[in-house]
Amino acid sequence: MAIEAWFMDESKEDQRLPHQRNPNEPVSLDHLAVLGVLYWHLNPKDYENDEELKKIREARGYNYMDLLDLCPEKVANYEEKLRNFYTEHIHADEEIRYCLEGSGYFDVRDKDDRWIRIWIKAGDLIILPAGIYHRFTLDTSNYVKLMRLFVGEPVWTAYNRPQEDHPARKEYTKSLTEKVGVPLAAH
Ligand SMILES: CSCCC(=O)C(=O)O
Ligand SMILES: [Fe+2]
Repeated sequence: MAIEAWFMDESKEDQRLPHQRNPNEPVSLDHLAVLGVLYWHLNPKDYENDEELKKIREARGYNYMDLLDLCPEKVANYEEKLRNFYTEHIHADEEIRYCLEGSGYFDVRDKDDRWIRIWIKAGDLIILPAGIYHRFTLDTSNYVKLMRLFVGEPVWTAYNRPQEDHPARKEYTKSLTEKVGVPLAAH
């Protein structure tokens, strides 16, 4: 089982709708990997004893972990947080999220600045590289429970676009051009 991802349409309708193009333009895991977005499917029911999760955490140094239950009763300033999550931004570090319950959309920009929508559901673990422009929204199910992982003391600072001079952004665009072999400005 793999996650679904697709290029978004241009409609300004409710962000919680799928926003697929007509006809749909799916995006493969290989395409996401070229952008530096990594994906695993794990067993969300047993996350406390999961050997696979343990291995990923050890291999990548994710010693920090917490849980984020995204519902108005459990999150202070819920509406404001959701607004910030959906404001296009980058981080200086990877963003690692493991969906334990519910579902939601991570949107990432591709190398041509198009939005790719990634639908995560229970069992999906994704890693967004430092410096990739992205945002998050709940879908119409309106609920998600996420595990957040981090190397060392977590830093959640979001730098809203534009951030072309941010070191993490520069590093990321450089890694993309190395993979693609063509300067981004040439597109
Ligand atoms: C709800 S987790 C995803 C939102 C996000 O991009 C962030 O926390 O930085
Ligand atoms: Fe983020």
